[in-house]
Amino acid sequence: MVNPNNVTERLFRSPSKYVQGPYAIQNAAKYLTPLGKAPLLICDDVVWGIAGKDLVSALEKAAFKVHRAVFGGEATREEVDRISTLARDAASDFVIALGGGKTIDTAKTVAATLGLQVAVLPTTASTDAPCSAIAVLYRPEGVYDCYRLFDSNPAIVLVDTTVVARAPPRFLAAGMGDALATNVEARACRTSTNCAGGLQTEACRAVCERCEEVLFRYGRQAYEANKAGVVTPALEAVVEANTLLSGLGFESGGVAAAHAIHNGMTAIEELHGLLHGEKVAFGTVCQLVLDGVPASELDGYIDFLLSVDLPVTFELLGIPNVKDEELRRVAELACAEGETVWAMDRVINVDIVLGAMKGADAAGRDYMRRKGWKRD
Ligand SMILES: NC(=O)c1ccc[n+]([C@@H]2O[C@H](COP(=O)([O-])OP(=O)(O)OC[C@H]3O[C@@H](n4cnc5c(N)ncnc54)[C@H](O)[C@@H]3O)[C@@H](O)[C@H]2O)c1
Ligand SMILES: [Zn+2]
Repeated sequence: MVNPNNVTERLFRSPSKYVQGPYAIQNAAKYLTPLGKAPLLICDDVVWGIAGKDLVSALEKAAFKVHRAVFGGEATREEVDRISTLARDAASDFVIALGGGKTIDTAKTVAATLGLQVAVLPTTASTDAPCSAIAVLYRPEGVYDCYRLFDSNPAIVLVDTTVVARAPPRFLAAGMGDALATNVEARACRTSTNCAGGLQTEACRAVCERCEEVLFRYGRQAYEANKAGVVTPALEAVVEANTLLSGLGFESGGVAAAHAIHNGMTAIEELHGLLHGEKVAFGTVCQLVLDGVPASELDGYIDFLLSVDLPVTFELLGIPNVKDEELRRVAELACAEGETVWAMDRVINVDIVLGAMKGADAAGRDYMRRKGWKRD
């Protein structure tokens, strides 16, 4: 529904503090001190080796007593229950998320379950999950389950760009896919309520536009810096776009068809290996087709996505022979009751969404043919 309750208030929300810079983890104690002294640190084994040990030693030097919970890999209700019990047993006084979007969403839900504050320390710029008061939960088999909306945003988001610059570039690209959706979806939500249940502010519109501008201006350059494992001004700008600008922008701007189609795509098993932002990238092209943007504008988005190796066709998604029945299933899920596709201020039904997906693939193939793009 576009605005079922006739909401008239503008609403903008954000974390209390955002910190970003090279080696920021080394200064974490300074920023986390107001939250407590006995945090539960949630991170998986990969991230533990990359940043967990350094974070714990920085915190222990400042007399924090850190208890670690090993994240199992999927943000599920079961994982939230399991880790909440660990936090209770350890008498943790706040929660730290260290890792990607799934760790972050699990930590936010654990913190909300226990009534604790959460500090989010993303180790990739792969999504805009860090800043929002939202978690996306999945079923153990990886299919989308539900959104959870919380009363508070994370107390602090702290991004160590040295860690992000050394992460696989695919993650930064995926984050750009997620961030590119922000302005496109916010534009479609001008008359609908945002994720916080209010109307868009001017501040939010400015943030969304700036997010897109930074991506077009520095995206490719940042991707190359990430391949070289170095922090540059372009990389800093894109990390901020993916994390802060996109996070503020989607939450207070609203999400629409791109994310609804992403959610539907989680039902295709062959797509389980793709990152959130990679599926959202394709969902964004679908939404632009639904929006009916002029060909020159569509070309600009497709060109950008291809420049950072994001998928714009079924073939690039890894499903060259996808069947109509499977696409219809995606469209049906995207059009489920309560889905964000209903934020679109236009006629929507399963056939229209199915058509937009096939139209996006056709536009992507056409662009690649015209420009002589070849897959590496
Ligand atoms: N809550 C929100 O507002 C919101 C917004 C966008 C996306 N999301 C959610 O985020 C999730 C996707 O997050 P994701 O794409 O980060 O995937 P992910 O959380 O599954 O992380 C992917 C992998 O990255 C690894 N990793 C993390 N940091 C690394 C590093 N520095 N170097 C090497 N490997 C590293 C992790 O070990 C993990 O295996 C989805 O569940 C999506 O729904 C939530
Ligand atoms: Zn997203």
